[in-house]
Amino acid sequence: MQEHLNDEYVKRAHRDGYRARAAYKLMEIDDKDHLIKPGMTIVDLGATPGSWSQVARQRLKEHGRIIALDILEMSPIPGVDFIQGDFREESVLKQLEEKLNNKPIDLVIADMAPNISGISSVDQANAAYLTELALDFSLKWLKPGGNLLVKVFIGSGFEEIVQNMRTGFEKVATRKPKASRDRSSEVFLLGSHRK
Ligand SMILES: C[S@@+](CC[C@H](N)C(=O)[O-])C[C@H]1O[C@@H](n2cnc3c(N)ncnc32)[C@H](O)[C@@H]1O
Repeated sequence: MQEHLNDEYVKRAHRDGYRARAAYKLMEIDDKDHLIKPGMTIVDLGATPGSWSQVARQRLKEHGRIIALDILEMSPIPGVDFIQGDFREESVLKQLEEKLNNKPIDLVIADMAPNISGISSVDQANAAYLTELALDFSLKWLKPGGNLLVKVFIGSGFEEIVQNMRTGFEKVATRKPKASRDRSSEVFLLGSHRK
């Protein structure tokens, strides 16, 4: 992830002890939507370097569980269970499901972004695939009433993802926090209240 050192949010992240500026995206969304509540079980997909897990851990206030997953290594965060693996692989999904021990989840937060090839149609398809996988996983494992916050890139396939989310959630809304730079085509979709 390229971060510009003179970026206001990068400076804040250094000052506040967060591993990435992405922390402020989750904080802004959570301040508005109150997704994270003590006692919850949360799955963080695409978690490295770990700022969303840091925020989730703080807001759970010692109560609750976080399972984080990423294809890249992540330095340990106390109270966060980490799986290193590719979420597209069946064996990795299985490891995650085993950790859940058949217990449903309250919240899935998914900030996955594939490596960029530079060929926009390929990048868009890869990103949309990760979003779909996060959605499938959430529909299988979220409790009724549970929520999914997932990163999506605006482009072909976006409307289809929104439609698919509508089948599983009472409400689907778009969130574009300030820390998500204007030039970025990323937005976050919030699926509230798993049906
Ligand atoms: C924008 S970063 C996430 C930042 C994180 N939310 C934070 O706050 O620190 C996107 C992450 O998605 C991960 N990722 C991309 N493809 C993945 C895959 N197939 N399986 C698991 N993680 C993946 C990348 O390795 C990267 O760490």
